[in-house]
Amino acid sequence: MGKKKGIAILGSTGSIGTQALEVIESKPEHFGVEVLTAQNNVALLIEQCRKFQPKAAVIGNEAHYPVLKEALAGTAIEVMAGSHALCEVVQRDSVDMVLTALVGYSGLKPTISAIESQKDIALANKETLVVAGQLITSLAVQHKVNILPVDSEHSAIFQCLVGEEQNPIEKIILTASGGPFRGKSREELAVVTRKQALKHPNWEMGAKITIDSASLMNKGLEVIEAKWLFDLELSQIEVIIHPQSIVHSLVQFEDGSIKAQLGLPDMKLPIQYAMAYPERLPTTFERFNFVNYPSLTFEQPDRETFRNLQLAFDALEAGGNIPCILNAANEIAVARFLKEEVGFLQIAELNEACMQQIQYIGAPSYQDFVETDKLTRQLARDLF
Ligand SMILES: NC(=O)C1=CN([C@@H]2O[C@H](COP(=O)(O)OP(=O)(O)OC[C@H]3O[C@@H](n4cnc5c(N)ncnc54)[C@H](OP(=O)(O)O)[C@@H]3O)[C@@H](O)[C@H]2O)C=CC1
Ligand SMILES: CC(=O)[C@@H](O)[C@H](O)COP(=O)(O)O
Ligand SMILES: [Mn+2]
Repeated sequence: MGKKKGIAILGSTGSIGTQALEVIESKPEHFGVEVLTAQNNVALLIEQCRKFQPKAAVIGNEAHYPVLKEALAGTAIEVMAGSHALCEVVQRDSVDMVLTALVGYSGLKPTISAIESQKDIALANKETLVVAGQLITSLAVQHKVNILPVDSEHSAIFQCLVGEEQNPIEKIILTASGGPFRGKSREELAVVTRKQALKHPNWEMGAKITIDSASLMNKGLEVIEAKWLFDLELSQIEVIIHPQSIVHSLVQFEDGSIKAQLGLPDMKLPIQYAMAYPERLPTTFERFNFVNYPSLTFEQPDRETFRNLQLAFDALEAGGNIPCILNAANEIAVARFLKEEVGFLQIAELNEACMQQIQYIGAPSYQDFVETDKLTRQLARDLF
């Protein structure tokens, strides 16, 4: 075993962040907590800081700074606030790896900052690669940084590829649970509620990704994420519905052989794998037993009814700033659905309208992404 790895967790109060802390707590000889960050949940951040004693804590929403500062007074923890502080903390010498467990576009800037200071990335925040996959992957090459996937499907593919460095991929097959509305018609989807959409059949996750799973946007985002992580053409990416979420994804090689990674749905495994790579550390996670799953089933996704999946393939094909537009529109559409301002079907309608109306940029710079994100959000707030 080498030196203990210093981890910065961006978004430590969320679903991925809290599970990452469970992993770290179970492996104190392997991992140390260097930085914790949250946006609004200052109470949980304080609790986590008292327990894990990081070197620094950041609260994104500056209004909560006084509470955090006072609660941690007398400790050695440096307390900071604001989104700019995220970019600063990831650059510290004691940080070896940054786990991007924050949600949405907010992950882009701190991820760039971490890569520029040569920190390995354990990437949960798929939106960063959706928005700016080309920019992020080229920066990672330039700075010799590893991007280790945390997303369960991409972790599965990554695990299937270990030892296959010489062998080209013919295609990958991303599995999708189908979400709570699998098999429903457009008429049925028109009347589904927020509460129904927030009930994922297999995974407990944050609200945004749970709605994305219900609309198949999550799988669309994962198609784009896979393109950049594994350097694939669009034609090499397939999606299949697998309602049990046991086969986490598959890779087909040029001899026709298919490798898959299987396991019970538990994000702690991919989180730990990304943090410990290339080691597989022993765990006591519940083991998968085939006898309990006599039927693992697969079906074609319905891209007409679940239009977001088709929109993601279209965005990837169009390239440029279109995936950035899709991401921004979807973040606003999901937030508006959660506030019950728009219905479930309007999510994809809003996304498509933004893709059609925001100006296309073929080779966007970082500043173009910032501008595209801003303009799209304004439009998506005003439509419908
Ligand atoms: N949950 C899962 O199982 C999986 C998640 N992912 C991806 O991981 C990422 C995190 O998902 P999940 O953990 O479910 O999300 P959650 O909503 O549970 O957690 C999000 C975290 O990010 C923080 N946060 C929210 N908004 C901002 C912001 N504007 N700036 C900085 N920090 C912010 C939150 O702080 P606060 O709590 O204070 O609001 C919280 O700590 C997403 O990109 C998701 O797609 C990928 C695969 C599986
Ligand atoms: C756990 C994880 O990686 C999620 O992205 C999950 O895959 C969502 O499930 P869906 O397959 O329903 O999108
Ligand atoms: Mn996933």
